[in-house]
Amino acid sequence: MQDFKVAIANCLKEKIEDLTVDEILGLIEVPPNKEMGDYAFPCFKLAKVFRKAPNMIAEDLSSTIEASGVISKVMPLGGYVNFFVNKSQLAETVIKEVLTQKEKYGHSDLGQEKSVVIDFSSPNIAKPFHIGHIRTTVIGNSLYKIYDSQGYDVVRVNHLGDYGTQFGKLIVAFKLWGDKKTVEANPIPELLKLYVQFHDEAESKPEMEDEARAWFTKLENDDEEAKELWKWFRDESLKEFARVYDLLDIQFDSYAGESFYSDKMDDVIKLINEKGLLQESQGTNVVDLEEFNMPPALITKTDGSTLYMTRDLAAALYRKNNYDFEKCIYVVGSQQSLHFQQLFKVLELVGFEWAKDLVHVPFGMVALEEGTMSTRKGRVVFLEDVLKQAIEKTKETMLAKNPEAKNVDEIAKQVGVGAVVFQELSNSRIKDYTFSWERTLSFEGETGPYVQYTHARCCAVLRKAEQEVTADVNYELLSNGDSAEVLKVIGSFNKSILSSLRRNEPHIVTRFVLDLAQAFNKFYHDNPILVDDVELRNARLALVEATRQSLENGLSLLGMQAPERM
Ligand SMILES: NC(=[NH2+])NCCC[C@H](N)C(=O)O
Repeated sequence: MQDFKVAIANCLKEKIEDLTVDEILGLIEVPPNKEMGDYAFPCFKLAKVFRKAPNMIAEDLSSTIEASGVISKVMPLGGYVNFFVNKSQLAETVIKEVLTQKEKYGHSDLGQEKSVVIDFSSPNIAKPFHIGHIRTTVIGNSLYKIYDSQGYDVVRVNHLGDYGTQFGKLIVAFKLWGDKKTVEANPIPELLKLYVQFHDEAESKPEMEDEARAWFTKLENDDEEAKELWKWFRDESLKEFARVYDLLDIQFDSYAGESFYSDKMDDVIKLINEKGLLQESQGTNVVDLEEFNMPPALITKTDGSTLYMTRDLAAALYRKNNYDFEKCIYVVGSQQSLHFQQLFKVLELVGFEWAKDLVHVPFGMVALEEGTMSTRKGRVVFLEDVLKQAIEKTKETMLAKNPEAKNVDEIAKQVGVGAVVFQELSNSRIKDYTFSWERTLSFEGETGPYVQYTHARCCAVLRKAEQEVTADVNYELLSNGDSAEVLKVIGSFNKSILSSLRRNEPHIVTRFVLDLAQAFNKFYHDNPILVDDVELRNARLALVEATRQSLENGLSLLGMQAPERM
């Protein structure tokens, strides 16, 4: 409770000219036991200046400092001035704020009139949407909610991998071995099969690679047949992605993927060229970055075809021109760190002052227990399967506990999906981790279901109370240890959101909801709420409602639901 200490130091400063507020702050101590107050100021160092004995100084100071505001009592004690802080005032400030601001509690208008672009999820068309994509998807969505809560105008971009030579390969394979009906019945796995078959065959028939390149060039040149096939692959893949986004309740403002920039790359290439940055090297045009200890950035091949980098250059420029962002965030795995360093450097060299506002938010890899994932070898865990199994398993657990439980499907979805989301957001994002079914679906310990359950517990108490909850209560009754702990956490909500925003680390908000759930459960365990004493009951119910609201708001920032019953 740093603020209390500052308030006390300011009070003392009015009476002691010879010390600065910081010096006073440095002297303030916490007394060894509660009866002696919350803070104590030693007067020994002042004896010389005041030409008085320390206990006399303490008595003089105590008699002139008024107990008001956050200070509830001032008392001299053997050379110290002892202070008691007003916990009921803390309770009143926090609860009134939560109960009036409701779902806006914790929010601010810090980012008003500023825009932020978040590029996240961005899977590749015709490839599995697998467990490796969960991190970017869930972290990106939570960052969106966090920035949005602080008043930023956020543009959520799904930079789909829907362009490039692999589509030439897919067209060749489809024309050779594909069948429309089979693909439609099971799009991504079937397209993947074709892609894998292409690679197997091309090993002995390298001319297939040329053919694929030719088809991609046709696509870049707007050939009807190529475009039609490509569009169909894209539409079918998007249908599959949409199912996952629905389960996660995630939306995007733009699906401008790589193909969107197919006619927008010339401008940026021209700018690079005008700056004299473009060099020819082994069949490609590159920007040399040796000076910055990076390999050259590949801009185009000599046949004119473009690359992932080219499309990212065009995308950055497009976003700056259209959204005038204060920050453009790329939530992409740390394997692509070099790509982003190169991208940002090239834009800086072209002379874009805003290159410094591009931020790569990396995260570690997801490995499988049976080894690394390999799309070609079929070692993939589909994201949709993970979410569905999480829901199924939650449903079983719920029905085992209460066979008559109502609304099971809806709640199992909120809790099952929430469990997966929460686990993704509970560690610092940069750590690699091994995906394990067991851990993801375990509802023990510091998990999403635990927090959601605490929220549902608050709801149950409020339901049972059958009365209106107001902030017009006797706050003296909320000044004991357990309630003060809960209130201290609730009061720190905005600080947690801001620090997760500054570091682009949603796990700080995850920590907040866990701390609050733990503090509340301790309070709940030791303090009966629905007591006969009306005053006490009203005060405790206000605390329950403030907790419930804060948990709901915190979960929402993580992209999770807060069911009322579990
Ligand atoms: N602007 C970007 N490069 N965003 C990230 C794209 C991620 C890419 N499609 C992949 O799956 O690896």
